[in-house]
Amino acid sequence: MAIARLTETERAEALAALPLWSLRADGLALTRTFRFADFAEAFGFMTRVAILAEKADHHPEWFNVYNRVEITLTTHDAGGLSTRDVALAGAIDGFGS
Ligand SMILES: C[C@H](O)[C@H](O)[C@H]1CNC2=NC(N)=NC(=O)C2=N1
Repeated sequence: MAIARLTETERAEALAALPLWSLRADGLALTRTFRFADFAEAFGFMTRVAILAEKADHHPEWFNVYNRVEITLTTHDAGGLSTRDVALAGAIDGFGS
């Protein structure tokens, strides 16, 4: 399903509202790295995010090593950032540290 990419203004507003997230160098994704006490905590977080992502039908790209979870949010259907990434980033912030 097609969804619009954020305009430059919308992207700037989104970044201002999500201070813990960074814009990937190409401007097409949001990134944030989370660190937890151990793997169990990290995987518990990933499980919560996975359930949310399934409900939203919007899925993160992520990389986990032990207690670290690197998340990249982008919208494949838009070829870049959309409101779905902003919404998911905000929701994920509610789970992480
Ligand atoms: C068919 C299904 O709705 C789409 O493939 C969804 C699934 N999850 C998705 N996740 C992300 N990150 N981007 C998408 O464009 C996307 N599209």
